[in-house]
Amino acid sequence: MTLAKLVSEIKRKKSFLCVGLDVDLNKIPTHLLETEDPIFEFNKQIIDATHHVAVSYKPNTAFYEAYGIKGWQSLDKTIKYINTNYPEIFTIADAKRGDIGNTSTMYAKAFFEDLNFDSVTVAPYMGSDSVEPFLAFKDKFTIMLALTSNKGGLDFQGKELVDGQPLYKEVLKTALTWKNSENLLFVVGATKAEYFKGIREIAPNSFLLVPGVGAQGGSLEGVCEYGINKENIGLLINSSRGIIYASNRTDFAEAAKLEAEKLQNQMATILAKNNIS
Ligand SMILES: O=C(O)c1cc(=O)[nH]c(=O)n1[C@@H]1O[C@H](COP(=O)(O)O)[C@@H](O)[C@H]1O
Repeated sequence: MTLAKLVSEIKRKKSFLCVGLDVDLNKIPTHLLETEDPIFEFNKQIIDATHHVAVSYKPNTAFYEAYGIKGWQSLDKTIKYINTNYPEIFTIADAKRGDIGNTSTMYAKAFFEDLNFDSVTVAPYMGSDSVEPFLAFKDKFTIMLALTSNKGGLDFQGKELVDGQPLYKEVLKTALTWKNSENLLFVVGATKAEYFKGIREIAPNSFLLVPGVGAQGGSLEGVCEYGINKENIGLLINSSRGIIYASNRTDFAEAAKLEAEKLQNQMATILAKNNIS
């Protein structure tokens, strides 16, 4: 996958929606628990019902790792299902990895080569040599945490350095100087809409993965006010629980479809308002 392809899909579908596949067996409809692989069955139906309005899917690996080998197999089946049936979709392994260089290379192999995801989320705390091994993979993307959606996100990320600028701004500026930084995207939470203006001054053209609309209460319009880039759009807005748990009954896929379509409608309006076609 290339970012140019992603941009053309966004324009074709008039959508920059990323559906989060954070599957919790306690929340899915009970009739699925009778099937051989409830997690995969749930994902398959959600994907089939929403792919026409989504450009990306983001399984958070925690929700699969929690179920051991079976969970990992469900993740493997899910990514294969997307890659086989909907190859135009941009896939994100939300794993928040990052370690010393040789270890990061193995994490990158796991997600880019074995599972064949287009991208993986990483934490920047260990610095350049923990992220550059991910960036070295051609046509694969590394999505680094910059300013996260959670309340505690500001505990460290918002701390002012000696020159008075917050840590997350230093993280953005420095990361953009790293080797192969054209393969770098950033996470910025939708609950932090008021920060997008400053972030776009530092990273005007970077793609931003923006979780936090839906269950966490972030505002799509608020994010887009300064977050949208008129050339490449530059945004992937993620909603997980707000879409996949819209209903816990047999109509769950239809309910997810309606929620995803609602967000896509809002996105189409925003694209039109910005004269992006
Ligand atoms: O990296 C992420 O995706 C992420 C970063 C962040 O700052 N906040 C955040 O919520 N996320 C993830 O995005 C998803 C949000 O899920 P919902 O709140 O259910 O829409 C979860 O998988 C989170 O782990």
